[in-house]
Amino acid sequence: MLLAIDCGNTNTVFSIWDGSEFIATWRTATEHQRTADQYYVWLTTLMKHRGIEADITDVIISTTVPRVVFNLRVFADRYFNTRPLVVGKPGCELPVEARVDAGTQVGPDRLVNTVAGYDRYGGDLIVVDFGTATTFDVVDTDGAYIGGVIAPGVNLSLEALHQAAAALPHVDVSKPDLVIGTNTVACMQSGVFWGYVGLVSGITSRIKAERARPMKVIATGGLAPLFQQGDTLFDVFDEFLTMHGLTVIHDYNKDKTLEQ
Ligand SMILES: Nc1ncnc2c1ncn2[C@@H]1O[C@H](COP(=O)(O)OP(=O)(O)OP(=O)(O)O)[C@@H](O)[C@H]1O
Ligand SMILES: CC(C)(CO)[C@@H](O)C(=O)NCCC(=O)O
Ligand SMILES: [K+]
Repeated sequence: MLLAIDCGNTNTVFSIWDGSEFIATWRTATEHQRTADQYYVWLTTLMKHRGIEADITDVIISTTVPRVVFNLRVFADRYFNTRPLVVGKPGCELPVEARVDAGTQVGPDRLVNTVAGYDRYGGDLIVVDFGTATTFDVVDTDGAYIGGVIAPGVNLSLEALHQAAAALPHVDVSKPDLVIGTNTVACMQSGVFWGYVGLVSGITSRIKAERARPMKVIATGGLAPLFQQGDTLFDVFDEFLTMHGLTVIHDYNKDKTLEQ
């Protein structure tokens, strides 16, 4: 079985893929100090709790935090006796190369979202991922990542308001019915929620105009469903898009190895 690890700047998601479905998914805060042994204790405790006895033979990792790679490699090697595929590193090939400025290191999560989006929905896509940052990945007709947009994440924006302004409290994101807030919290929620609705619809329509063609908008990330209620911002919400991309990249590299 495959252990797929999607490590973002805030959270890391572990999922076990049995070849046809994800049998379990767990989430933990991203901490680069965590050792291979700590990952193992954490994971096996959760597996036991769910009564899962998975024989993990393969590991694939996508991480936007370079410092976690070392310990995750040791984890795969020591406990599963396998060399992990690491997206963006040598030894892990992608079906289609990104077409960007020379020297650009595209975030592995964006490359994975691109592969997943193309596999599921075909070309001419805008993939919007609501993570630590809100990213827009533009996928060409042939499935290549050709650029996009990086905006501050929703939670990051709320946190920045709280950090920078003495009178603004910590607030969780939610959908206000009215735009005009009549108290501080409602004003902040409106600014972030309706601000993001405007951001997403503005950016996606500008991208479509720049490309001069119809494009599908695919949304992923924990906060996407909240924004789906805001307007008709997306054509599809796909909760497991990034995880799906990891399985596609794993299969692609397995097939390559078999061909050799
Ligand atoms: N299954 C879920 N149910 C409810 N809320 C969720 C769920 N998954 C994520 N969230 C919320 O949405 C936020 C965004 O989650 P997501 O995994 O998309 O990105 P993140 O973990 O914040 O960022 P990154 O991937 O960059 O680390 C999370 O911080 C969490 O508060
Ligand atoms: C933008 C983030 C932080 C989103 O997770 C990540 O994809 C990243 O670190 N990207 C590197 C820069 C780029 O994608 O162009
Ligand atoms: K993510």
